Amino acid sequence: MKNNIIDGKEIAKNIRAGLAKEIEMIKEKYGKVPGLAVILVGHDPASHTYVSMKEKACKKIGMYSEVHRLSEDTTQDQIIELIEKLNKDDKIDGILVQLPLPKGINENIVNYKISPEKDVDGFHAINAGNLFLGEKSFVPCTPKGIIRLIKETGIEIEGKNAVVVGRSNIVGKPTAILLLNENATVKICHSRTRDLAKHVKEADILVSAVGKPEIIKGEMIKEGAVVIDAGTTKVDGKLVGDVEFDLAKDRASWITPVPGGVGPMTITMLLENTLEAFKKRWNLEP
Ligand SMILES: Nc1nc(=O)c2c([nH]1)NC[C@@H]1CN(c3ccc(C(=O)N[C@@H](CCC(=O)O)C(=O)O)cc3)C=[N+]21
Repeated sequence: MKNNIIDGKEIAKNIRAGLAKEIEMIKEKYGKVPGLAVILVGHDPASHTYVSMKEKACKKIGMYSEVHRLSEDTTQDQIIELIEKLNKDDKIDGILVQLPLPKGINENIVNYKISPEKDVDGFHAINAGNLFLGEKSFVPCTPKGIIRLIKETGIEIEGKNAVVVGRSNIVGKPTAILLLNENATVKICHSRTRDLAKHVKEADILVSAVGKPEIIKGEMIKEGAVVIDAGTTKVDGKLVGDVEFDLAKDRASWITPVPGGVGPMTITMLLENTLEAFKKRWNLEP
């Protein structure tokens, strides 16, 4: 059996070990550490799980973190008030508002209140715009992790046919831009795409970020393709991806599992972005 699985968990672990080392050195030298503030509104159980994972990950690498758990009936103005306080808080380098927010709250309006220098999710229009322009910006965590995983395989992105399935603002769209910035030939497929199979079959690099189990059939995978599965759907309490894994694995040169692929990289890139924000704020070397 060929071992062509991209072990996101292991890769993430190694990156986090490096971050921990760097934070320890910074602490020794400057007597301070990077800090992340997470705002969690409401009682969505998945969100609570993810936020706890982020909290634990911060602690493990020696990063300061605080979580603001707010009730479901919190108003948009109250969230904005908290953001404005955190913008001015010297302990805080990164601010993240966990999505989804309860109904009636406009996610963009809230995210635009985060100071772009502390926007470690990369959701602010300034950062999204800079990414679009190919300028330096905070890159959204999942797309950044996806590019890292592709690079880990050692295959070159330049000139390849990359197909991204899904066009969300947090995964599909920014991933497509990043692949374009890496000089891939990029195609974006979505719910209105006709003949998805035809497009997917062309992909040397396939990224799926839809959230529909097995929307990508094994037979659609081009022989030798790199397959990145960013889909996560809970089915009977189990996390499953977008790709028909067992069949796809035989055709792919490299493939990510779900769980243990893209997911662990998302949190790792959040930690990395927070460290980056800290270094920028205090003018330390990159
Ligand atoms: N402002 C904001 N930023 C986010 O980055 C953000 C968000 N809101 N809302 C929700 C999504 C989802 N997300 C994940 C993080 C880690 C895993 C992860 O580590 N998954 C593990 C398994 C986790 C499990 O077992 O449930 C894995 O795939 O191996 C998955 C998904 C971040 N998100």
